[in-house]
Amino acid sequence: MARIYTLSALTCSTNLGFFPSSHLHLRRLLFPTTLTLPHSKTLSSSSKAWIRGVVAMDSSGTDSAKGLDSTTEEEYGTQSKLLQDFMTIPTIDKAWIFNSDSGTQAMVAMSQANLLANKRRKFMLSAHISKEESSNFHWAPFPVEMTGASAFVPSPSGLKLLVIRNPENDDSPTKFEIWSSSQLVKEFHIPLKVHGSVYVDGWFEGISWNSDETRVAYVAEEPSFPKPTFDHLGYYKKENSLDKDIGSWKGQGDWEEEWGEAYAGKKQPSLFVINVDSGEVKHIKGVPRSISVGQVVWSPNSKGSAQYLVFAGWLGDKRKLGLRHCYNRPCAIYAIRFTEPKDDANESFPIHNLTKSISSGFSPRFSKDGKFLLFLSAKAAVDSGAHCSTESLHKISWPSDGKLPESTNVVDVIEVVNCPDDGCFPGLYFTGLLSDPWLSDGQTLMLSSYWRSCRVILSLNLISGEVSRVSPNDSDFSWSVLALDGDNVVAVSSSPVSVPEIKYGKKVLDPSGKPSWHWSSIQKPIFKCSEKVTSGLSSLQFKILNVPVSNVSECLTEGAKRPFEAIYVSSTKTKENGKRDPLAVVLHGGPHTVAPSSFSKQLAYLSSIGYSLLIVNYRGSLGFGEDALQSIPGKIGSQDVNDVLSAVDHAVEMGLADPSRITVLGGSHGGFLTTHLIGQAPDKFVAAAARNPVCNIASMVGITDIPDWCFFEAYGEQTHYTEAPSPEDMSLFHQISPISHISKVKTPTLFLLGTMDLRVPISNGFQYVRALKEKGAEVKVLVFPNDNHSLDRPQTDYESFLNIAVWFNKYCKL
Ligand SMILES: CC(=O)N[C@@H](C)C(=O)N[C@@H](C)C(=O)N[C@@H](C)C(=O)O
Repeated sequence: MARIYTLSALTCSTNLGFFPSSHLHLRRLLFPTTLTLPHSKTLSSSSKAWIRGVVAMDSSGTDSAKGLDSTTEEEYGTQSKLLQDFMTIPTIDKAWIFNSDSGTQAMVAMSQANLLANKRRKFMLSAHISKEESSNFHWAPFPVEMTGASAFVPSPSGLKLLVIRNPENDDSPTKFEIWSSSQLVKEFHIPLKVHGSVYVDGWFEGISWNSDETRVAYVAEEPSFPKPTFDHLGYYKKENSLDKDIGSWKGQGDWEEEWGEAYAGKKQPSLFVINVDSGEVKHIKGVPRSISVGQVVWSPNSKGSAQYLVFAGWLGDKRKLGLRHCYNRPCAIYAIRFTEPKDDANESFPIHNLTKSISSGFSPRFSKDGKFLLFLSAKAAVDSGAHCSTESLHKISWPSDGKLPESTNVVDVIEVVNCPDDGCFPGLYFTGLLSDPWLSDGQTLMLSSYWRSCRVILSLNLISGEVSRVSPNDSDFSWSVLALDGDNVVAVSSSPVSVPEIKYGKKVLDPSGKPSWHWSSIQKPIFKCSEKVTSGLSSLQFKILNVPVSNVSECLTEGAKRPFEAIYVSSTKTKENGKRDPLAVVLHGGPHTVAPSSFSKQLAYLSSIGYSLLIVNYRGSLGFGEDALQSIPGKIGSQDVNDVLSAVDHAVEMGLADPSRITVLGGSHGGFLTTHLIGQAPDKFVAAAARNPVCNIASMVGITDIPDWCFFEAYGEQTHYTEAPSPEDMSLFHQISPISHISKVKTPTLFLLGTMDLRVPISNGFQYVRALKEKGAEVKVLVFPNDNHSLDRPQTDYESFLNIAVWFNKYCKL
């Protein structure tokens, strides 16, 4: 019913955002005359209503609807309905466990795309966990919608809940609400002159209750410098002198550096503490403006010793190079003393850099006994220049008297792994640490990390440094820890063909006292997918392929000679005459990220409509050891391209793909590979789709937020980086870019470009598109005016994958 309501809403208005009237190109695309689908499907009445709704919206003379045969119309309707079903599958974001005398409660934060509003709908589900059978979750009958809330942070005792609501526009205050178990207790509005939005995600996120639950430390945007005010008579320096009656106006003032892609408007993350009783906000003085602050926690509060706020800090005094996906930015763990305002109203304390001896420190966590401060480091990334690489884990002793020494001794707990032995721990990657990650022994912590193509849960002993796999060893699914229930683990697990599911891991000891975790599904699935999604997914399977490296050269490091992986997703149904489904090769970006074996609704949709997938984790991906990762800088456009071609050939040789129906899809560096592949292997791919692709590094270098990436990946080391590239640099950048192979391209290619992209600015894709058009190649372009690099806003995501499916179908002659 809800969906029928949505569709009739579309029929009534052309201005609801789902298919804005300016997107006539999409409506044209909705009805391609050549479209057929792999599996014939019956059209539901709601799909028919949907089509009527879209056709009725076309006020331009219905050119797109004319000439549309009814079969295509029906097939298209079925497809878009199925995509909508996939796109609205919820994701499990966070969970908390609360223990009290009356039992154990779980709260699970989830979100779901709201296509009409073009936002994510957030909601909370709660459950009682049965003491008798801990995997037995008794869920509340309905979730509670939390839209508008930017962050929820329960206090350590579970007696208070802080809800933060960031302003929707620039003029409104940030709202802090303190809830008890039954009601709103306090509400504070923090005006813009105190601070702007609170950082609730990304590098700078950090909201932390103190131990007696009277204060919360957090990171928020410091008010920007006042803008000059002008009127027809002259220039007013005075703040707040804007007076509309006499026709005055605000100037732009001096430009200030921002933190790049996904951090538009983010200039000065600063440290604040709010008193949750009075609402008084203290801006922590003493942190120089050259340091951008994030991830704050309180030091242990032992009687008589000084209390500190401990945080990660990034230097942003010169150029603020982009931070998203960039672990290579030097950062350190700092401490600053905190005192009650009544004691030292205006006192400003010095800050202490606790990690001077190492180039990177972030995610600070105190051990349960308060004796150690643990932190993650991306020193391998900072020292090499790779934007992401193998992480390491370190600790320093925390003084019981609160007197911080001049210099600290940083002790390695988990080092970078260069060349993991078969089946052995490959190092830490993109480590997810809970705010309280400790088991009851106080020395074992639980974390999530990549292990080849899987995300896994690991336990790590702080004293012995021993690392063990907690999620099942024999599972190719991806697992992440959500919360701890004492020594038991609440986790989420999924695969390319199974939607995320909550799992409960119970700790058991073997006769020698060695722990392991017995996993069970919670009794009832947390959400129910539509029948079409369920039946589509049930006819799919996946496996992880080992792909041998072709042309192993002696100058490669040991780890770079080892096989890499590709995730292969296919139908379980065998076809007549041994026919194969068309194959979509999927390429992640970075290049130092990874495509894990977890559920992706976009990819699951493509496999459900009849595509096998080959998701290639070429060398350079996270999760395979530092040797393999570092083998690609200096060889982008060749080694990575060859790895993808090896994976495709391997799949064809294994009889997994029909070589005459292969398509390729990728974003960012994955788009770099996509456009390289159609130039370097012009006969291999029948269609391609590139999302914000890097097409010409020579034109990207001057305008991207990460010019250092261009130098590092081109030269293979970071000393070449300059803001003033030489003609030799530009020549190399051009030579290693897809644009240098443009004359050979004949694959029809779809481009999806975001106007607000600061990482790979839209001009990069456009230049390549125009060059393709100039030589008469078949090209289609969709531009999303309000999207940045990730193209992930709900309508953009939907429109992108609808078009990708239609584009691929057209050339795969399904
Ligand atoms: C370091 C970096 O950002 N490199 C880019 C060229 C790149 O490939 N980035 C991807 C990791 C990326 O940003 N992908 C998009 C789709 C995303 O939002 O993750």
